[in-house]
Amino acid sequence: MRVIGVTGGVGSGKSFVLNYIEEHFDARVVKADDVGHLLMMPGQVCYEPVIQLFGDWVVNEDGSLNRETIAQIVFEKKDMLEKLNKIIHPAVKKYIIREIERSKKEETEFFFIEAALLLEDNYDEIYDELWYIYCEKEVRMERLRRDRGYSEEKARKVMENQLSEDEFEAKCDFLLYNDEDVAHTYLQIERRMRTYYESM
Ligand SMILES: CC(C)(COP(=O)(O)OP(=O)(O)OC[C@H]1O[C@@H](n2cnc3c(N)ncnc32)[C@H](O)[C@@H]1O)[C@@H](O)C(=O)NCCC(=O)NCCS
Ligand SMILES: Nc1ncnc2c1ncn2[C@@H]1O[C@H](COP(=O)(O)OP(=O)(O)OP(=O)(O)O)[C@@H](O)[C@H]1O
Repeated sequence: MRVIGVTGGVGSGKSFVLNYIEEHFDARVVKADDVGHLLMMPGQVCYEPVIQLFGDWVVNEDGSLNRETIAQIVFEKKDMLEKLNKIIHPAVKKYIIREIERSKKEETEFFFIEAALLLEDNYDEIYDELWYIYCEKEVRMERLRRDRGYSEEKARKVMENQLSEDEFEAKCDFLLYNDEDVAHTYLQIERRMRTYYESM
């Protein structure tokens, strides 16, 4: 099984690329953001530690954590983001390693891990190669506004806490340009995937 990391800044199109891959190839896709959300749910391993970090006021009436409130705090205060990362990241990595083992047993051909923070968290121990989804900042801002209702300020705050384009590019094995139309993106995916099948 080939394990591929997919990274890139907020709104660069990682999920968009992986949705296509999931539909068209024998691939298991795990998104670190989704795993993080799952592990913060009531009864899950990160739930209580997060409440201890921020206090009861980040708990919604139904017992879930208010991620919007948490986002407002951590993307303003770096030390709080670091503390939150220390709770979430090891648990997410452990979960992903378990999922990789499971997919190996099921003889899945490809395992994709999506995260904005693969480089910071030493995921290179886990993946065989890294894709970087590139999309220029202005296009990302516009897509995030259009599709997620992010204000320019919110998008900028998240970007400030992520690696620069140069840092991403320096570490990746494959760079996919996602700032044009969808056909252009799909073509690059198809071409890359074909190289794997040809070398099998
Ligand atoms: C701050 C939280 C609660 C906000 O949740 P929310 O659902 O509003 O946003 P979401 O998770 O979809 O993230 C929004 C964007 O911020 C990026 N982002 C999330 N966490 C971080 C971080 N620690 N550093 C930099 N960028 C981040 C995401 O990749 C995404 O592009 C959540 O992102 C979180 O718990 N983050 C800290 C843990 C973490 O790093 N999770 C991501 C993978 S392990
Ligand atoms: N080539 C494209 N053309 C048009 N819209 C696109 C394209 N690629 C992505 N989008 C849209 O841009 C938005 C951001 O993309 P996506 O959610 O895939 O980014 P992401 O990198 O996964 O973000 P995050 O870091 O927050 O997880 C989505 O609404 C998506 O549908």
